Amino acid sequence: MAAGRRVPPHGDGGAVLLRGRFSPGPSPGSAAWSVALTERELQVLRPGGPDAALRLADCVGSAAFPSGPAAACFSLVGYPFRKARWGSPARQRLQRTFRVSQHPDAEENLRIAQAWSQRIRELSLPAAPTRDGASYGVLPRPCRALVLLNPQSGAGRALEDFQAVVQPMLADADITPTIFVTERPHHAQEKVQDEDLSQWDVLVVMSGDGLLHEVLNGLMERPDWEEALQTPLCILPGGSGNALAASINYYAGNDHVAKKKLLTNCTFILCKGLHAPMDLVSLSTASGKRFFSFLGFGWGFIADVDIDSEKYRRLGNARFTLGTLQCLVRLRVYQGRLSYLPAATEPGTPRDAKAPARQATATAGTEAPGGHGALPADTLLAPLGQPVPPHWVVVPEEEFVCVYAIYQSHLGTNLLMAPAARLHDGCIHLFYVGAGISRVALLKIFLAMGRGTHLELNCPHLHCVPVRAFRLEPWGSAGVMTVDGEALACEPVQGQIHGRMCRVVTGS
Ligand SMILES: Nc1ncnc2c1ncn2[C@@H]1O[C@H](COP(=O)(O)OP(=O)(O)OP(=O)(O)O)[C@@H](O)[C@H]1O
Repeated sequence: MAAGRRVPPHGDGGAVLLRGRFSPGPSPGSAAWSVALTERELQVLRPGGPDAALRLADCVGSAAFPSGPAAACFSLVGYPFRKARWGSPARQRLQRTFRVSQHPDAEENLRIAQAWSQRIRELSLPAAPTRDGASYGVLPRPCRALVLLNPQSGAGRALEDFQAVVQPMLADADITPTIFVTERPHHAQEKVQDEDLSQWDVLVVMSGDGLLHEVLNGLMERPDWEEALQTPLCILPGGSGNALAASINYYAGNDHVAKKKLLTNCTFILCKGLHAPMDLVSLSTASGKRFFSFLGFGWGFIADVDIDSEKYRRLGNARFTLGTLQCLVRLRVYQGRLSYLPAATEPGTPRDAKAPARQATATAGTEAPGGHGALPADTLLAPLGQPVPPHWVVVPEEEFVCVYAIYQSHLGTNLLMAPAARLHDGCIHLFYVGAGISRVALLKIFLAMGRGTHLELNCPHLHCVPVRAFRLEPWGSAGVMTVDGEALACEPVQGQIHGRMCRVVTGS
């Protein structure tokens, strides 16, 4: 097993569960090797060669099949990390097949091969973390995936990348994709509004964050939204920002990577199939719109970079570097009032409240798109026409360079904005930068954000507060706001967290 690691003298793979002597490869003739399946590894002792092992945590599939008139085989496929020529290690495919021929009886050999294969599959299942009391699940096998793919996202390579990178890995993991290529904006949203979701075990979005925003809000427009949100969602990075994909890669403990390596890591996470709850934020505007958001809300500098750099989409993630430099040159100040409910001081509600309260009658500013009743009520918010509740904090500054409320760790592939954020931490991480910051100081913040060390700069203009709800009232309507990277007209907005509202495929 060339890409497996050397087994240490006493092994660290746990107790040995199965042992056997099998020849390598599907063809007869080779000498038999001693093979052991432990709780965490498949270990191979090669005659005259070094020992090798494949971690079952890297394994995505295993199969058994007859071979010739009397023998049988079992095989397994893994994607262990290998040193790359440049940068961080990359996951690479490794398939190994073993031939079972010790019995004269073909059926007995097949039975042994099937037993090994089944045990490998069982032991390869991802372990659900128990630390936070959240309900984890694992996708079934075989698994039916509806893949919503935007061919125009990012540099316009999503379909080719899906076929070249994703599809072969899904085949190894017994996941069958059905591809739905979007033809226009809102196509995916319309698709999931009417879809019979019982046909699918997972909804995969191969695009940027914008398409997932559409899918989420399409699901929320269904009368059965609550049940619909139990279908796990999965993001595969095909866009230019790919903030949720970068966050999930980070939560899994992987090195920071981009492009094909990030796509491979995210596809591997899908192949393993662990899914967990994710918080959503309900955003309401003064004009009566309501959105559900998984990533972030922005106003000022970051929102401007996001929207102004749309024209450079073909550059991929580099569009944000160019956009940042352009917006720095014509740095603007935005006036308004920012208020929030700190995460630590909210009375009476647990931080990770699970079931959102229902709201039968929509009130101004919280009405659901399409007018369905019983969407989750925003119990922490006062109507936008009224003052914020007295226990909220009103920020004394009224001039800002930027306000950004983020609920995942990454703002983009290369921007680790909220290193402490997790999928269901029950928190909005509210950042704001007051007016008066110099261009150099702002540039330093963005450079440090690449490593997530911007708060260590102790810049007096940069503030970060964990909150459960916020309100932003701009003094004018000039400029844009963004929700999950998509543009919104500038108007008063407020939002609150709804803990663990949907499910997402994750590595940890
Ligand atoms: N076939 C299509 N042609 C044009 N636009 C599309 C098409 N399909 C979807 N869209 C729209 O494109 C918008 C942007 O897509 P998305 O966010 O997924 O990619 P991106 O902007 O390149 O990535 P990121 O958000 O990571 O920067 C979405 O709001 C979606 O409505």
